[in-house]
Amino acid sequence: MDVKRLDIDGLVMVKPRRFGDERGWFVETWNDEKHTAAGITGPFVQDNQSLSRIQGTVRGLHFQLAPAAQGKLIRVIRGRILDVAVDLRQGSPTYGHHVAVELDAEEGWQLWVPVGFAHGFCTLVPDTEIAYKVTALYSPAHDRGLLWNDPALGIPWPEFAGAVLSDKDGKQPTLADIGTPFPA
Ligand SMILES: Cc1cn([C@H]2C[C@H](O)[C@@H](COP(=O)(O)OP(=O)(O)O[C@H]3O[C@H](C)C(=O)[C@H](O)[C@H]3O)O2)c(=O)[nH]c1=O
Repeated sequence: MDVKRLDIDGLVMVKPRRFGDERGWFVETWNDEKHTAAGITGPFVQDNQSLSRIQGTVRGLHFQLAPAAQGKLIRVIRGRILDVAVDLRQGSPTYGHHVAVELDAEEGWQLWVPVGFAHGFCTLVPDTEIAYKVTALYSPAHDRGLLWNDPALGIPWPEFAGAVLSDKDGKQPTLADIGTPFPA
């Protein structure tokens, strides 16, 4: 398994080995021993999948507050995304900083986003599907967001980002509004 530690502490990309043959390929998308060794801490209690039909669909930036805060392991099963995580941890030297990485179905890289981050993505091609594991169940009462295009975040979205956006995501609060939802 290839592992890449990103510039913000706790964020990790992993690429499980693909076994190709004349039929196609096989990959272990989750292996408790290998993923844990890479610093990905479950246990995972829910699997999610979403399809976004239009290039430039933005979903996010979302997080859940404690005690329903979620770690997320994201992978693309069709298409390509710019995947973004914003550090919201109180006292973190990288508070308000982000990583933005491209994930696609062909390459097979996965992004681990631990508790303490807002997460979202923009689809880079039509009909993009993602699958992701989370470490806490969905809790609408704890569901919160951060405005995807808050200038204070400086996220390098593609020019077509926001072609499709939920009403909820179009009116999320800014970083200045939300402060530090994850106390040290
Ligand atoms: C997240 C979630 C949603 N839902 C229901 C609630 C709504 O009726 C519907 C769509 O929810 P939402 O618009 O929040 O879906 P996304 O915009 O894809 O949200 C996700 O987008 C970004 C990328 C994230 O990181 C989060 O995992 C998640 O918030 O699914 C559920 O029933 N369970 C769930 O876990």
